[in-house]
Amino acid sequence: MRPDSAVPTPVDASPAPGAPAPSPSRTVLTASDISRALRRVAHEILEHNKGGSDLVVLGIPSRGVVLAQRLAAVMESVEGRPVPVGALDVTMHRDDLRRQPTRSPRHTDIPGGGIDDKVVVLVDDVLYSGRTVRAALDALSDLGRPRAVRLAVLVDRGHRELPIRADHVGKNLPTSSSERVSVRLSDHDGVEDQVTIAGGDRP
Ligand SMILES: O=P(O)(O)OC[C@H]1O[C@H](OP(=O)(O)OP(=O)(O)O)[C@H](O)[C@@H]1O
Ligand SMILES: O=c1cc[nH]c(=O)[nH]1
Repeated sequence: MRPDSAVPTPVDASPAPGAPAPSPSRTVLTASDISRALRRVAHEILEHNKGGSDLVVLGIPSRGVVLAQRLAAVMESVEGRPVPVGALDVTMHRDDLRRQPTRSPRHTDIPGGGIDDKVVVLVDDVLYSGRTVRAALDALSDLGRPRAVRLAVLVDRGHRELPIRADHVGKNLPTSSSERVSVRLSDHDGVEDQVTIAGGDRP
């Protein structure tokens, strides 16, 4: 199904007696849409960087890491050599730690060559307020000094609260701030890849 022809799908769980009915969720990207978007983004990154040399692809946990690995795999197939890929935990650099003190730190895994003088591509599933990416930039600066930092996201849903933008976007998705975008990836969630939107005023 094309993302632009999103069809409403009912949420499967029935509400508890007396509870408000759950909002319907709509599928906006299917597995094949996601696969095509990631291939395009991988090609864009290689084109922009004039190849894979000096690239380090770092995913923001949790689903950003899965997406980073998929992007690096496509780049490797195009370039014929591995592109270093890893993970960057941003938890301790978040600006909402006092509001949500229960967040547990995730895994940081920087490839052997480090990030100094490299072009680091940060990868996340959703870009919304921009606060996670701001925290990622802070986390990166503890680890070294890249030559440049780029941002690739599967979905940009707008509503930025900081002056941050993505260099590579799988899908720009206009949303209302009361909606929630959910990304599900087979190798993380055990269900078919999909992006859905729930909530808001839309049917
Ligand atoms: O631009 P922002 O407003 O920061 O929102 C985007 C972030 O929100 C989600 O992470 P979340 O904190 O929900 O955790 P998750 O990765 O475990 O789903 C998503 O994975 C992004 O990392
Ligand atoms: O809708 C949203 C907002 C932030 N993070 C998400 O994963 N989805």
